[in-house]
Amino acid sequence: MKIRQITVTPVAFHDPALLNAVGVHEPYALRSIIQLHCDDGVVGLGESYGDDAFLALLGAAAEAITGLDVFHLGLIEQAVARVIGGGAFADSHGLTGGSSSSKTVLSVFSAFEVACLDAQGKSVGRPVADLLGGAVRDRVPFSAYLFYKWDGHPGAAPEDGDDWGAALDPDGIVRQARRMIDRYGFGAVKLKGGVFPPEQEIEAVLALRAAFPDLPLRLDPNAAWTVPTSLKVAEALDGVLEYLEDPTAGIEGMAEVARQAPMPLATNMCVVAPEHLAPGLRQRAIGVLLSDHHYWGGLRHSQQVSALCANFDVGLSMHSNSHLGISLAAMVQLAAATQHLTYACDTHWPWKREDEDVIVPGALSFVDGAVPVPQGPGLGVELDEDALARLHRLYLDCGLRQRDDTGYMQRLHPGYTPNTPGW
Ligand SMILES: O=C([O-])C(=O)C[C@H](O)[C@@H](O)C(=O)[O-]
Ligand SMILES: [Mg+2]
Repeated sequence: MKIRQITVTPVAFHDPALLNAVGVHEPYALRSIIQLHCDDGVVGLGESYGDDAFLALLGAAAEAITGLDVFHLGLIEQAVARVIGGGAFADSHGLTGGSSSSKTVLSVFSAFEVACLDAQGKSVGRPVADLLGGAVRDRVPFSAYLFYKWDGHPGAAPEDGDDWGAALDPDGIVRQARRMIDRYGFGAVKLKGGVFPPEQEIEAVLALRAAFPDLPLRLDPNAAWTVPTSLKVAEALDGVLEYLEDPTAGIEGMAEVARQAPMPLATNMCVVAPEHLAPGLRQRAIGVLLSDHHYWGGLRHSQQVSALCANFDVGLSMHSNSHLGISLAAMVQLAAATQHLTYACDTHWPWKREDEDVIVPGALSFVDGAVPVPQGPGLGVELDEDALARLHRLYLDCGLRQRDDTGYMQRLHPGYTPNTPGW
């Protein structure tokens, strides 16, 4: 079952003014949609980053793997490594840690691995979870992903806005949480921090605790704090957080915090590539790994990382970036087939317009905070060609070619500097 042709289509979709430690989300998020055409007519789907430097790497890799068999994932990975190896794709925001050549190869390979698995599943008539050992759960729990946010993007037309309103203080955050939980039924809550001084973010978490006494809570300042500040926050939120995510930068700093913090530390910043696993585990820097198949090398490598975490008594959850339905389907298939998944996964899904996606609606839904695992073949989702064309048009028209939260914030507020580390 040979790969006859690969199409990589950049797309854009509306993104609210969500604040983080390095700036603010731009009005559009960028993604790439992969269509992998096989010689028997099956088309496998993948989704990944849409920054122009990444699109160039996807293009080079697509050429290198055309003609290979979709079942030969090892050979496909080797071909990607040959053509990409040595270079590091640097995303400008740094919110998923540093870049390395191994992380770059695994990120590029991931986009095609998912598309190959989708094609394999479609060709044998089985869901991707079955190709990964079979589902061990039929629904995948996610957490409410709260952001401090502005009411809207300055100067945006009303039709480009969102109806979430501003959230810039504890009341706004609790309001946002209530609405998100009412709509999706989430049973865990994450607040993206690193935006305001830690005392204000502690206050917001305590307000969430008062409003939702039974829900597990997390705070993620994306390494905006020094080690002493991290320890102060950890102490203030003792008994309140199920985990504290990336309070400070680097394996050494995280290990220092982890030695004294009363709750486990989680990361999607200091252990983000294979070469970080040994030092991260040896130094006991983390209690929870937030894996992400988009940069851990796809679904199979992510399962291997999960098994490693299980052996080292490290919990596992899933990290997300702004994404569309193909990525959500891949996350769900992977999570369904991952035995060691110890926390509800992250997703940016609620921040996307419900009617803005590249997949045919209906295959993915949230029921009581979890996504029932689609039962159809492959990823269980179908591409909507008209919607793909629409979001590609939006990409062409929006003018953005690389995610740049800091640059956008600086254009709006000259003199702004990222909060990493801020406090
Ligand atoms: O958990 C995280 O660190 C993230 O999800 C990184 C993201 O890029 C998030 O900070 C965002 O969307 O602004
Ligand atoms: Mg994080």
